[in-house]
Amino acid sequence: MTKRAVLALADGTTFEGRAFGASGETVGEVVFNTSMYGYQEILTDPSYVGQIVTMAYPEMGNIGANAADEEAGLPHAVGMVVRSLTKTPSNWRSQETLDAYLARHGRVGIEGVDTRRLVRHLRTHGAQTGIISTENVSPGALSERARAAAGMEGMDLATGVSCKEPYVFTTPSPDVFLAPGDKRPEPELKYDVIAYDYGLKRSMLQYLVDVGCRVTVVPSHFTAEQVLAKKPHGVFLANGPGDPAAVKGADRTVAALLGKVPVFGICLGHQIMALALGGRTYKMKFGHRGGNQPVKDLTTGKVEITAQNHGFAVDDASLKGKAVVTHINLNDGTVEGLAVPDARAFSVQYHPEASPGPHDARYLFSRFATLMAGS
Ligand SMILES: NC(=O)CC[C@H](N)C(=O)O
Repeated sequence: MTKRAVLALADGTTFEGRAFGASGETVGEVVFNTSMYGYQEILTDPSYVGQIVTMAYPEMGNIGANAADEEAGLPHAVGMVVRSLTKTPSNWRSQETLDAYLARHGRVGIEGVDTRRLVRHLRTHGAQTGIISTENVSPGALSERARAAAGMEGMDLATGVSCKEPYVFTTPSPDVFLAPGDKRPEPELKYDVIAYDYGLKRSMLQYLVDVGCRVTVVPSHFTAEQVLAKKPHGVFLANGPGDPAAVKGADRTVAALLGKVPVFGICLGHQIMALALGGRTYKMKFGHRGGNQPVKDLTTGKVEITAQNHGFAVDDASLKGKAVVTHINLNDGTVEGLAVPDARAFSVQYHPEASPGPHDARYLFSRFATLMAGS
């Protein structure tokens, strides 16, 4: 017998539904993602720490869950909201249902929710804290608890999700795009790259290896001196959760690296690079999360359809005289990329590794390799 569940937002808005995944309660910032597929890559992206993710596309669970599609070892999103959950997946790669996968990891889900009403509410009033509860608690009391919970601003969530010790990564991306039996030649690993783990996604590391990087992943607190002592060809600043301005010491560390070694940043890494340059970041109303955001490359005029997952952005006015804005979002004009040519540094707000989403921007990994080759 399926249990009743309630989603209560801090502003008092509540949604009834049915429980799936683990029983219990979870609290986090309620955000929405408009991707039609890739819910396992989304749930396991460490950028979702502290967030309850609503899937705008109604049907979820169709392809079940499997270990190969994970971006990290577990779902980092603290909860999931869906319209209609499939309990009988139809996919030869499925190892378990989405329901069982979330239950195994202690993540609370609610289905049967009017996600269209919820997404429109978040777009109109902004992302906000919410609670999913499968316990018999009144919606009013739950909203009260959501109101009392801390918001995302000022939260350093990257330090907590970063690796504890450095490790080396040399696994290329899977041969999923090749015909059965075809094998790509192993990439020659020519570049030693230090990757800061602020909550990185596994596929980013794989795409760095694909372009010839031998990656040493380091914790977020690794100092600039420790990095430079390893004499890397380049430094990679990964994605991650929380408020970029709150990641302890990250901006000062990156400021000490800029100009000394080529640097490539993605999402949180992009925001930290902007802060290191003296720029400013701000909290967006509801952010960009999905796989169809149009981004214009101001250098070439080309438009890329991009995968995105962020709730903060870089204030373009704060970059004047410090960096060149290289990409903008065609939906709302926000900054999607910057460069400091003299420092051999560039970054993007969106996710060129996709996972999930379109691969229009995968060339940026090769651009980083070319930058290191020229150093
Ligand atoms: N995917 C990310 O790196 C997210 C960056 C940051 N936590 C934001 O929400 O804007």
